Order: sequence, then C-alpha cells, then structure tokens
Amino acid sequence: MSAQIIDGKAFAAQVRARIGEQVATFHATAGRAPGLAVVLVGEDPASAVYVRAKGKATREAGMESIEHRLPADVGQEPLLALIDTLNADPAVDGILVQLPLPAGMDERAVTTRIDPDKDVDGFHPVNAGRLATGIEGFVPCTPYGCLMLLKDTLGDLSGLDAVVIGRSNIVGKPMAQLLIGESCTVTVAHSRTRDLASVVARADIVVAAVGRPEMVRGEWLKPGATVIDVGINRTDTGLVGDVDFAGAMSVAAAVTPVPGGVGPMTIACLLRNTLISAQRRAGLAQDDRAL
Ligand SMILES: Nc1nc(=O)c2c([nH]1)NC[C@@H]1CN(c3ccc(C(=O)N[C@@H](CCC(=O)O)C(=O)O)cc3)C=[N+]21
Ligand SMILES: [Mg+2]
Repeated sequence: MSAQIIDGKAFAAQVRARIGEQVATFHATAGRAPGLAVVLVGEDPASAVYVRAKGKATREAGMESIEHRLPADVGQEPLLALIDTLNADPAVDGILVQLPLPAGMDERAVTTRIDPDKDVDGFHPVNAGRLATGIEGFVPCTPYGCLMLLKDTLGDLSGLDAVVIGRSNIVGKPMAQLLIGESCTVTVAHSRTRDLASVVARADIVVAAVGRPEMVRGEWLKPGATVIDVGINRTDTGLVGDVDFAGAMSVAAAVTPVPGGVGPMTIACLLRNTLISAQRRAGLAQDDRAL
C-alpha cells in the first residue's frame, strides 16, 4: 500500500491563480496594486533565495514587490527606522522582514515594530493574541498553508486527534491554535516529550515542525494518518523533511513531500495575507471563500 502524495506545489499554484484574479479586481476598484515590502538584512544565501522566490510570486500575482536590502552590519536603529517608514507608507500593505536576522540583532524588537495591521507574517504578538482569542488578524503563513492542505485532503477536521511536533512561535503554536479552531483534539509535542512514538501513534493528523532530518519514523504512525512535513533540512543526500518519507508512505493515507509540499503553500499564504491587508486597508470586503 502506498499513501497519497499531497501536491502542495500544484495546490499553491491554484491558490496563487485565484489570488491573481482578486488582485485584478482590487486594482480596478482601488486604482492601485497591493504592495508587499520585503526586507533582507545581510547576504545569507538561503534567505536570498527565499526573498527572490517571494518577489517573483508577488509580481506574478499582479502585486507590487518593494524590496529593501541592507548590509549585515547595518545596525538596529536604521532597520527600525526603515520599518517606521514602511509602516507610514500608504502604498505598502504588507511588511516582511526576512528571518533569521544577522547575529546581534534583536528579532523581537524588529517584529514588534511592524504595524500589526501590515504584519503579513503574523509574527507580531498582537496577531498571536488575535489568533489565540479568535479575533481577525494575520495568521502565520506556514501553519495556514498546512491547514489548507489538511482541509483539502480530509474535509472536516472536527474531532480528529492532531499531534503538532514543535512549539515555535512561527509554526508549532499557531498550528495548534488553528487545529483547535477546527475542533481537533490537539497535542503539542516537543524536544522534552517522553515517548514521542506513542504520542504520534494515536494521531489522525501529524504536523512535524522540528528541524531534524527524518526524525519522525514511519513505524510510529497510525495506519491511515495524514502527515504534514514542515521540515526543510539540507543534508549530504539533498533536501529532506522532518519525516521519514519512505516509511510514512507505507503506513499513512497521505503525506506531503519535501520539496513540493508545505513550502510553496507558505508563499501562497503570504500573497493571501497581503491581498487581505490591501482589501482591509481600502475598506473593501474580503472574499475569503475564494482563497
Ligand atoms: N519573515 C519570514 N517569513 C517567512 O515566511 C520565512 C522567513 N522569514 N524565513 C525563512 C522561512 C522559510 N520560508 C520558506 C518559504 C518558502 C519555501 C519554499 O517555497 N520551499 C520550496 C523549495 C525548497 C527549496 O528548494 O529550498 C519547497 O519546499 O518546495 C520554503 C521556506 C519562509 N520563511
Ligand atoms: Mg522544539
């Protein structure tokens, strides 16, 4: 038996096409394109690749990509001053400062400086609080993309047992909030969890976001589970996820591949958040059903 491979790349392309149509409508109504500002500090090659991919997807959806590159040694104050400028710029609907920042810079100070209503990453504590309490805001892109894949694969998630492995502010915690919102029974496991195998064994849904290559073993899974692999680990043998993909394929019902699973959905959700921000800021309705 072999599981379904969840095609995140194809699904993300569909989402981006629908966003492109809504961007055209926005443009015709508001007389401008939605604008996404992306700030890259330093020359980390992996970060530069992601920022290029985001800029390309933004332009392909008909939005304006406003890119700022700053040297690694720019210092905290000029970066905060740039954020202030972008916060005040009416052409900017979304602001993303690529993480990680160079050593010595204060990510929390940067994240909290961004206007929560332009925080398309959903990393500002105000947006984390909104998500936790059910107030409209911005949901972090990676967990939202995972949720879209889960709902597309499973339909109604109500009553399912979900295990999220990893407790980061960027993926694990918001993922757990979203699954609670879908009426799953949610367990958050992490590096101190005792007997991860037995926790995973009862899960209908496994979301792995630990950053350790192939650490979730196929043998741990409940037969018929749906597995979402958030990991992107560069190893000697190439790019691998946090899940033992071959093992999972012989036990699970559906598995996301790496690459081609969650990653492309992250970018699609960034465009979604930027469109929603532009619509809100222009006082227009957000037709979220189309997204
Ligand atoms: N402020 C901020 N917001 C982010 O959303 C953010 C960030 N910083 N820092 C880095 C991480 C990582 N991230 C990814 C986006 C797309 C893919 C993606 O498209 N991956 C493809 C290609 C993978 C590859 O070849 O490297 C795939 O999985 O198929 C992956 C990872 C966004 N991040
Ligand atoms: Mg951890």
